[in-house]
Amino acid sequence: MVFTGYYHQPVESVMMFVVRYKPDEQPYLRPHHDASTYSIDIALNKRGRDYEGGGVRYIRYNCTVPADEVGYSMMFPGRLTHLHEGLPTTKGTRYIAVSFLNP
Ligand SMILES: O=C(O)CCC(=O)C(=O)O
Ligand SMILES: [Fe+2]
Repeated sequence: MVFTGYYHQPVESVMMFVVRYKPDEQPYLRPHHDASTYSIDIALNKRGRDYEGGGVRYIRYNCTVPADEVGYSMMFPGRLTHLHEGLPTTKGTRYIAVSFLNP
């Protein structure tokens, strides 16, 4: 049987949170899947001004998305296909807002 996904009416956002990356605290997130059908990550600050490094890498596709301007966002399938990691923030503090959606 093909996995048909999870359905909630109305759409459920199970988790909304902010991730703070700092070189000497939590510099990165190791490879993982999210507990979501779709995830939305929104950049809250700017590379070059507020931090260096960062970005998310989709491991299976060897694709890195910098999302390094305020408001730049990514929407991607959280389960199954898009194993991903948060690349190390090497200087300053990087903030992103994350939402896990289960439509
Ligand atoms: O650093 C990123 O942009 C990825 C964040 C992430 O994967 C998560 O919070 O689940
Ligand atoms: Fe994630």
